[in-house]
Amino acid sequence: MSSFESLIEYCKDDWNRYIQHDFVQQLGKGILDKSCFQHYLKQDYLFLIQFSRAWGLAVYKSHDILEIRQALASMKAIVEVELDLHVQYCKEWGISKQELDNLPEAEANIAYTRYMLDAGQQGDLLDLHIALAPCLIGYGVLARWIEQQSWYQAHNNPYQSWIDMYTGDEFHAAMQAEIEWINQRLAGIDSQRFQKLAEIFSKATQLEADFWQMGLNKSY
Ligand SMILES: Cc1ncc(C[n+]2csc(CCO)c2C)c(N)n1
Repeated sequence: MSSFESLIEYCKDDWNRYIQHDFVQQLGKGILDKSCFQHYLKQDYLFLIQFSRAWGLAVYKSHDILEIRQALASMKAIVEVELDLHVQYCKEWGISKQELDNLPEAEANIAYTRYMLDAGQQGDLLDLHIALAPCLIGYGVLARWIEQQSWYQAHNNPYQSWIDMYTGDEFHAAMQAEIEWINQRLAGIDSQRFQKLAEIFSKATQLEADFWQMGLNKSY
């Protein structure tokens, strides 16, 4: 029977390259160059805007009012809460709203977000959720992975509040709900359908790793 775990298993190496990326390790060690983190934060503002469009697409791709309400709630959370929090957090890192509003979108950002939207547009609601899964679930996995490492710098780590956000119970409850949503729909699929979904999942996972690399390279 297919499950979220079998998607990870399908692309184990890509998954580990994403979860254990140099950016993630340097962040956990507290040694990540501040300018790399700032570049990442700035691009992440643009990422979140595209991500809210993906939930809009999920509303459109829904089959019933329950699915519409779930997608709408996720979209509202980003548009009405998370983007404001992100702007606030950027301010703490010396990045103004003005700067955020005038940013060019980095190529790795365009590649990833437009890939997600296209996977959802070509496919159905499940294809879309699978394209979003490395984002929705991966951050919780990698934050807890950081905490388990011997090199983890828990004291005076400038990135501690970022790590805390993704190790917290609230985030993990939402992540668990997403895993269950996916598992319910993967349970009955045939191998051909699994293959297609696994390819979407692998690609989105690779694009997440590229997003970290963009942060390290400070590239556009
Ligand atoms: C490149 C990139 N990938 C994943 C996330 C994490 N993330 C973005 S939206 C969301 C769901 C909550 O609205 C989560 C977990 C990020 N910030 N940036």
